[in-house]
Amino acid sequence: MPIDTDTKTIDHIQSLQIAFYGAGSMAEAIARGMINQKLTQPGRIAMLNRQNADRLTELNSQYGVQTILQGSSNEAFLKEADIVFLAMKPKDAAEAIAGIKPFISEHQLIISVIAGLSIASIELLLGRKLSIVRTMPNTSCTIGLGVTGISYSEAVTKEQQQLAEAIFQSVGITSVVEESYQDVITGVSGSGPAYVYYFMESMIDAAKAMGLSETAAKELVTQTVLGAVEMVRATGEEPAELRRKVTSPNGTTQAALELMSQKGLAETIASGMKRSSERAAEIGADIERSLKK
Ligand SMILES: NC(=O)C1=CN([C@@H]2O[C@H](COP(=O)(O)OP(=O)(O)OC[C@H]3O[C@@H](n4cnc5c(N)ncnc54)[C@H](O)[C@@H]3O)[C@@H](O)[C@H]2O)C=CC1
Ligand SMILES: O=C(O)[C@@H]1CCC=N1
Repeated sequence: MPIDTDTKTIDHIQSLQIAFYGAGSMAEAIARGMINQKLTQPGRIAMLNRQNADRLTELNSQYGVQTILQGSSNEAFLKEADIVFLAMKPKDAAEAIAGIKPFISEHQLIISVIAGLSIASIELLLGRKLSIVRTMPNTSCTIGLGVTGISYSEAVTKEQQQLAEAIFQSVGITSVVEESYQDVITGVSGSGPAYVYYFMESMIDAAKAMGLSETAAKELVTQTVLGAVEMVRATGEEPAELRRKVTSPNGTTQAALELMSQKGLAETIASGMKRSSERAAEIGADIERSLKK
């Protein structure tokens, strides 16, 4: 839920060095959001990738952030950081996090965006209890409309909580939850944007199949989705009520919705969301198992 980010917290963030370990889409979304919202200066951000020098050049020229290609000694840049984002894929996480153990110290705030990976696993990999923030953001952070679930390890201080919440509130809304809910948040808002894009792709394809040009199909569908979402936000009415206002008795919408319902659209959406959440738990459990070997 929104907190009031006071000027003291913002001033504090602006004085901090921020390192992103893993410079992929999620790291870019958060860094770009923070820069756009003027929560930090690009020069305060360093992004490290395992490979792909071109990607780093692009990030440097687009945002002005420092970039580092992983090498034998350059993880030392982590030592300079006050906040370290862990932003690699879950399959790379165990090796990557174990590899940075020598560069991490108690004063640093570790923020993970890795799906499924528990605070306990991160502590195991780093060899001790540290200030760890487990989050589940989404890519809409890029434009300041993200949703981020946040959970804290016991060592995270009140001041560090304010920092973490201010960072993610600069790129959207936040919800602080017990860690056990992070997989649910993954199924709802972490993966959520992709469900909406899939729905839009399906509508665009169907519009084209019915004869509209690609451009017209995309324009009509995008504005329809945008308008519907904005109606929910601007009117404060329930989606079900707004749906009823579109649906004339025995009209076209009723015909469409009856068919969609018969075909199990609601159940399909619910099972997909549940599957995402289960998959997050599986990913976390796989990593935990590999750590016990
Ligand atoms: N993409 C999304 O919508 C969301 C992703 N996440 C989480 O964010 C994390 C990153 O996902 P994406 O940004 O989509 O992936 P991505 O594949 O775009 O980026 C991952 C980056 O990590 C780098 N990397 C891999 N191993 C490394 C290592 N050992 N050292 C340094 N860098 C390394 C890769 O080179 C790559 O640039 C994942 O764990 C995912 O679960 C969380 C919420 C939403
Ligand atoms: O697909 C994934 O695994 C990541 C986590 C949530 C969104 N993308």
